[in-house]
Amino acid sequence: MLTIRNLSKSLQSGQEVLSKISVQIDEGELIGLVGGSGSGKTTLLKCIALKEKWDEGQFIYEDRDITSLGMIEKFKVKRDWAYVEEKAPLDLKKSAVKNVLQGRFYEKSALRVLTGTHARDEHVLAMDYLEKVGLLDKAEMKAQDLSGGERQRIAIARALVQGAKIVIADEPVSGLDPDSANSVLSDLRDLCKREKVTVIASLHHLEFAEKYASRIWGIKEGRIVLDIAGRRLTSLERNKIFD
Ligand SMILES: Nc1ncnc2c1ncn2[C@@H]1O[C@H](COP(=O)(O)OP(=O)(O)OP(=O)(O)O)[C@@H](O)[C@H]1O
Repeated sequence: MLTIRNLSKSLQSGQEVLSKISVQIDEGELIGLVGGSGSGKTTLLKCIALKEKWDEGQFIYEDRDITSLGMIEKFKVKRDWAYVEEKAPLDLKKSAVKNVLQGRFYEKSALRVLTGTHARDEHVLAMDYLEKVGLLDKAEMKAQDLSGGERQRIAIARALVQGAKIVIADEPVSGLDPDSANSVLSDLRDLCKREKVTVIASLHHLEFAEKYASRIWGIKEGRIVLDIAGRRLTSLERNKIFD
């Protein structure tokens, strides 16, 4: 569904952060991006999320080169993407369902945006997505009363409710205890399979990628040095990424 060819990016200082990255992203995948600190994970994710400019490279999405699209067309395409940053900001005083509804901002009429009201069907849809991330029973609880893992799920539901087909998540489980991290990733894996959404997530612990990802990308010094189906890596493969 998305092919990236020869993506390169350098900083103003001349330091190359991404170097000739070519990857293929298919429907329903959970891609675990792993690499050492400063290897380029966040920069790559931001470029894929179309949030950061790059110097060279081609993005082919559903047979169209999106780099050559006009502003309006690009805006439409961008709505298929959602970026969930590390510790995604939520309105802590609002309920889980109201936070999810914020993802529907572009879909609502101006009147409803101004009055802050949500149509009944929007509400049902948001509840539907909370159910998909296993939080239906906490829909009316304020975000401030939920755990880190539950808040991360809300951020994911908010991305999905926009109708995103590709969710790009930077360290979605960093700072979570192992149980919460396992349960967020296990839900994400099921979601990818069931809903055919693609998730690209950077993961600090290789073990999480090995356990949950359907594909693992290893990045080192701005280059993809490993791109394989998710499984336990051999020590040779690990060394390629971390040595
Ligand atoms: N805006 C910037 N200004 C200066 N250097 C930058 C900038 N953005 C990225 N870098 C540098 O680019 C390299 C890659 O950074 P990036 O944040 O993508 O790495 P990362 O793999 O996500 O690291 P970490 O796991 O530590 O968060 C690093 O050397 C970083 O210092």
